[in-house]
Amino acid sequence: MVTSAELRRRHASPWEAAVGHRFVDELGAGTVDDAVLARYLAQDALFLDAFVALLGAAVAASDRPGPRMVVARQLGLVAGDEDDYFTRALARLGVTGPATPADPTAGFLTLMDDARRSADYPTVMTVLLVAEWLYLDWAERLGDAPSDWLYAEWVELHRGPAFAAWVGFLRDEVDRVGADEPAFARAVELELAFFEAAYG
Ligand SMILES: Cc1ncc(C[n+]2csc(CCO)c2C)c(N)n1
Repeated sequence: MVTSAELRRRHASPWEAAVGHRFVDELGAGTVDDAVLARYLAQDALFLDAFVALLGAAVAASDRPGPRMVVARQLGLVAGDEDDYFTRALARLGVTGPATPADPTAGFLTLMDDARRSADYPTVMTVLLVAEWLYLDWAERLGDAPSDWLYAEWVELHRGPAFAAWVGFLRDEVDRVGADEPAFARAVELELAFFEAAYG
């Protein structure tokens, strides 16, 4: 059975291109153009909705009570803190109303909706793993976050002991139940395209 570590090695090229993307460097420096950040967050708000639904699918599909409870707790966190950040950030950047999905967003929505409808726990967990682990990876590579809350909160949401433990749990689960490699590869490719699309 292929492990999470092996999957990351096999897909290292798009993975590294995503975590080393210009958008990440500019997040760390606090210098993302407002229009770029607004475009990114407006797309990410669409992403987040499908992601919450996918967490719900993981809750439903889990083969064990312990892991089901871990995912359910994370679902509550995402619906609380992260949703609040979006509301404030989009308001500050003057984004009103939902965006039209750009191509990478539409691709992600399809990948997540397909995984959710499959109700296949390994597939659902593989997609969640990429979305969370790749974000932990870029955030941990940055130094001190900028002082502006718009940047600081977004960076700190994606690192720290609690988020690292959540990613560790996802890795352990995927290593236990087996990964869906095509889903892993597609998700990494879409993460890279998602950053790229923010530049219009
Ligand atoms: C395109 C895209 N991919 C991954 C994430 C990361 N992410 C999605 S929901 C969530 C909350 C923690 O469980 C985190 C960290 C993102 N925001 N946007």
